[in-house]
Amino acid sequence: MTDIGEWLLKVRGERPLVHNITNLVVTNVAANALLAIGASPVMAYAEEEVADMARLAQALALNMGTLDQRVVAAMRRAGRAANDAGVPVVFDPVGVGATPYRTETARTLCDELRLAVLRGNAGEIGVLLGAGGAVKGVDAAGAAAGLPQAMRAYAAERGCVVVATGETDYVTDGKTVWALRNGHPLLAAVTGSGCQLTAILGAFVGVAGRGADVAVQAAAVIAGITCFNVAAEMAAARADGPGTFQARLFDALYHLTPEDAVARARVEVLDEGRMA
Ligand SMILES: Nc1ncnc2c1ncn2[C@@H]1O[C@H](COP(=O)(O)OP(=O)(O)OP(=O)(O)O)[C@@H](O)[C@H]1O
Ligand SMILES: Cc1ncsc1CCO
Ligand SMILES: [Mg+2]
Repeated sequence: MTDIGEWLLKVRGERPLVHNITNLVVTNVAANALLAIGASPVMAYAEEEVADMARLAQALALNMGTLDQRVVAAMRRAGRAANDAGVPVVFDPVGVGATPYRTETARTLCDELRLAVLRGNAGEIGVLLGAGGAVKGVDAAGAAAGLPQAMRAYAAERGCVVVATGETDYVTDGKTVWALRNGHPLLAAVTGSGCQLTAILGAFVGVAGRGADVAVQAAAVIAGITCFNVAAEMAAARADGPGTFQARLFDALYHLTPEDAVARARVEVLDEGRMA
């Protein structure tokens, strides 16, 4: 068994507490996805408690899907507390580029906080990094040609892992770029599959521990994406459409074995010549 299976066992063994400040659409599915894979979710938004909760957690997952002033203030406060305590912060800049408010908020949070992982769809990451790309509401509407290079430069500058998802997922730690080819088109037919993935990445970087090296966090992220997308493949094989797919996805996350994850993993290093 390689690394990927060991990360899954570590999540199941430690049951990491993941503090989520997420959006109104996905709150329930994100919590259920975390439970199904073996982690422990908590959703906490009050300014009075977010700092305490973030310090207690093994990871903080921030998602600006239905942002407003209070949510942004809570994300900032929780993020600072997590940074001070060395708790890894995962950020999902949902819909960045759709409106000036989203773009400004995402850029500000990225500048103010030390992120362990930045994860969005390819359109969002392209816009946020100024590499091009487009969004339509919260969906990707086009990826930039040079996205992997832009991601690698940003990751190197900030010392974080950057992930752009889609049919192929790109992951970089600022040195290497990986292309991950698991998943299923039904993931784009249910709301919040990316948000569920972001929450799950909280669990995987959470078990990498406080102050883990960015290369170790990248390994955790690759494992988290692969487990989620392999579960999606197994769920899709038994689903009639989006409704049963979401239910089957919880089942598949719950039953996923390290052996299945490793056997079905499609992870490759993207070499310079193929990064166009
Ligand atoms: N066409 C596809 N084929 C296979 N997997 C896909 C496809 N599209 C998306 N995925 C997978 O779906 C998940 C979500 O990725 P996506 O890029 O759709 O995120 P997102 O736009 O942020 O989602 P959402 O806004 O619904 O939360 C990832 O695990 C990704 O690998
Ligand atoms: C549909 C939608 N709108 C804001 S957040 C969200 C969930 C998917 O990102
Ligand atoms: Mg998204």
